[in-house]
Amino acid sequence: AETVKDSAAVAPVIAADDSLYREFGGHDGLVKLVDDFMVILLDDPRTSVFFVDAKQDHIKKMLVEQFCVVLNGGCTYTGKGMKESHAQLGIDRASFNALVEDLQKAMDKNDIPFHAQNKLLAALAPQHRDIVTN
Ligand code: HEM
Repeated sequence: AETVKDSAAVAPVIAADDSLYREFGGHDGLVKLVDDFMVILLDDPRTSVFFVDAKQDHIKKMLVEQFCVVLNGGCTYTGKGMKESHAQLGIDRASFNALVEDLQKAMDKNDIPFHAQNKLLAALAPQHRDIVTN
């Protein structure tokens, strides 16, 4: 059955083919990236408070799906919309920017080419409208 999601369920697909997805190392690359991302988020005092008691494994799985969709890797996103999943968290712009910085660190650590990093960041940046509520 089809599930109705809010408009920002997932960022738009930004690639015409799976070449960007491959630059991220495909599925295994995204799993590794998101594992490192969560470690960095938990180590960052600006973001750890949000994630320490959250369902980290679930969030990581949803991030892999979402990034895969954005990178045209041929996945389906099965998670909640961005508005719904962040509505109760009271996220401000500084916390949002901190998370983006941490994603950049994780991508650097995984040797993702700079142009590919920028493509993913550009697709995710507009989501602040649904995520920042404070
Ligand atoms: C572009 C930026 C972001 C993206 C793409 C993103 C993506 C996601 C996804 C896919 C989920 C899982 C939804 C589900 O449960 O189905 C999620 C949940 C969550 N996100 Fe984000 N997020 C972003 C920004 C942030 C920021 C800035 C914070 C806090 C600093 C944050 C904290 C959380 C937390 C705590 C959850 C779990 C909520 C719960 O317990 O249900 N997110 N996010």
